[in-house]
Amino acid sequence: MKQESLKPTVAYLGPEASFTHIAAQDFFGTGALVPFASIPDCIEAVTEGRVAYAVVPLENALEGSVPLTIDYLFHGSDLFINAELSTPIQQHLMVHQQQANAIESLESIHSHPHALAQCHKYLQYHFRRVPLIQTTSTAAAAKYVSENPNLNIAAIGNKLAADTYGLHIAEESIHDFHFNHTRFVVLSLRKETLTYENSGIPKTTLMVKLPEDDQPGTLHQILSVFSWRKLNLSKIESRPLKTGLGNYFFIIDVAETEAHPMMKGALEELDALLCEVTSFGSYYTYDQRISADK
Ligand SMILES: O=C(O)C(=O)Cc1ccccc1
Repeated sequence: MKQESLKPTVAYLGPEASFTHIAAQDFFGTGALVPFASIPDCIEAVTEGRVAYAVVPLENALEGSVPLTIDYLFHGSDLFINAELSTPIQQHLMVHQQQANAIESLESIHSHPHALAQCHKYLQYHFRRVPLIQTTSTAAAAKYVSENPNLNIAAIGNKLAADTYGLHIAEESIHDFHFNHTRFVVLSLRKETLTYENSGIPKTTLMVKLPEDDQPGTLHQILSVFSWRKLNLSKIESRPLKTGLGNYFFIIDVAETEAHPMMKGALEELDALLCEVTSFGSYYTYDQRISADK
């Protein structure tokens, strides 16, 4: 555990044995981890001060951003990112022990939308006509399968979920691409940078809204604010502002801390360009090496 002495209360997207649970447990240890049924519930719990931190998935290497997290974090939350956890993901097909010999006649396959998407080719090839049912998490799907022994249904999730809910793994490693990592973020009401051994390169996440009077070259100007200062961008993503078709904001990750003089200069210049900039804080990426039995 990396923050063991603190024993903070930490909300995570549950139930028990979700990927978020594994990531949160690896980082915080077996402190006071509290499962919540959805990403908005986790974000609400930390915003209202019922827990010190929340851990939620932000982005997957295969599927891109998790829309619910983006929506609740970037549209009007008061939260900061304190750390990022990068976790390898392996997906397995699991069924109730009673249905272990009836896999050919599955009636539905349940999982989180990202997990279903990560296994799309496998599912298309092996279970083309089987309905795919979205759940709030992979662990919620596994739990549902365990509670319905008479239904010939499957869940997609991790090994810990199969163990926790007593399911039979019918097929291992069904994700379509080998490099399947997810970024989870640790959120709190405090602008705080959680550090740990080998913290690595810091990162700052900015939300940038362009000036309202649309001018040619604005995005180019914004990027040059970072480029001439040699501030490396590790991500830029445009997301709908939700104010009308064609209106976007940008999520920009910069490989530097907010306190760095060059970053201060960059933020001032963005201000002068009439951009609205919100910083979600500076943090480090914790690379998790979850063992294969999870
Ligand atoms: O559903 C889960 O178990 C989660 O924690 C969210 C998720 C879903 C798919 C890949 C990584 C994380």
